[in-house]
Amino acid sequence: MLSAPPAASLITHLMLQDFRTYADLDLAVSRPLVALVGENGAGKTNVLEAISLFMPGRGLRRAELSDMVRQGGPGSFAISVTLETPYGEHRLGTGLERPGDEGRVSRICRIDALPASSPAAFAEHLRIVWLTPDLDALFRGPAGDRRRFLDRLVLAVDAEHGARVNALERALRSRNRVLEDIPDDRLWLDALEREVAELAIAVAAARRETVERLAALILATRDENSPFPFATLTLEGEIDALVATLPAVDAEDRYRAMLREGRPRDRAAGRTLIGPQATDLLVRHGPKDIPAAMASTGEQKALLIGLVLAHARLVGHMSGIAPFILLDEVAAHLDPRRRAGLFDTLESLGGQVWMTGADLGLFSELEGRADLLQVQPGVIESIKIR
Ligand SMILES: Nc1ncnc2c1ncn2[C@@H]1O[C@H](COP(=O)(O)OP(=O)(O)OP(=O)(O)O)[C@@H](O)[C@H]1O
Repeated sequence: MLSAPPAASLITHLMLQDFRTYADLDLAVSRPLVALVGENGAGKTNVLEAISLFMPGRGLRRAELSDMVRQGGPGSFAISVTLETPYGEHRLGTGLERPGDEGRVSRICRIDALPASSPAAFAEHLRIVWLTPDLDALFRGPAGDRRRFLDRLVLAVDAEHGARVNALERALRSRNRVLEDIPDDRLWLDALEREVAELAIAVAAARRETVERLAALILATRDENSPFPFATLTLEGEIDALVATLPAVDAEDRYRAMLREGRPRDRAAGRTLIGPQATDLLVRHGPKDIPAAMASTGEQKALLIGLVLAHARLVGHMSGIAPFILLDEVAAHLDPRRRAGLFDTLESLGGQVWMTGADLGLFSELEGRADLLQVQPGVIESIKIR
């Protein structure tokens, strides 16, 4: 890990054109804490979603880009941010181009006016982590939700991880199709399984590395008095056991053999039963030493916040860039002591934080410490507290 404090950058300008509720927004901010306040449906989460598109993937709602185009607008959208970094100012842009004659739409990425190949290129300038209300059920919900959460944790430190996960999903789909349609084509299955195994071990190894580093950081920084209890993390799955006990090349061979042996069973199941697609991230409430799912609702929320804050710290250490933190409706669920603890911790992390809440009272103690902004459909203005 790097020992120097991570570099902090600020978004100083956010411009939205025809993005969801915003026809034309030009927002200037200047502080590391930004609080967006407004009624339900005002457009607060839309702002966080726009910023989240500077990460690979579909943003914090996992929506289709075409759904983000403002209804009644021209059929395209553009988001641009001006970033102030210790190394100078940069302008990043992304958006969706209007469909061409053949109806195809394409995502645009630009860095300082030059085209970038994909959103992964933004990782050179910024990292983003987020916490949204739909993660409230993370610990008691299906393992697939935790895997997706885990992959986002990895993606924030390793911008190529998303591409590997997508390639693995495609390869698994091909294998499942061949198993169903032409199960006797051994040569084809051998070739597909070689590809699956290579990608699967890479995905499992990247997850393991991130989880180990995160667990070590949590252990090193844990504070019994923190309002956010520490989590203990383990990966559970056959592929994770392989990666934990064998060198990568041997794990790949072993997994390929498992795939070969498992063909009849996988064919009957209609899917590949062993692999990173079956991993679970087991989380325990550290101080109580119980599974996170058995903690109270409030304890689970505090645990999740602690986990996201630790992850933000890890991203800063590993990338050298303090990440932007997007917190949707987080403050509302905390008692005043935890809320004050959250704001203090956020300030200490060094990255810019964008928060939302329906009630200005949630952020009143941040007067003079944060940019407090009032959101109404399509418009954002500074709030002056008298
Ligand atoms: N493509 C779009 N074009 C125009 N408006 C949209 C589009 N997509 C969503 N909206 C509108 O955006 C609003 C939701 O905005 P957002 O989720 O940001 O609200 P919010 O302020 O976070 O609300 P809450 O406090 O309820 O979470 C809804 O009124 C929805 O109809």
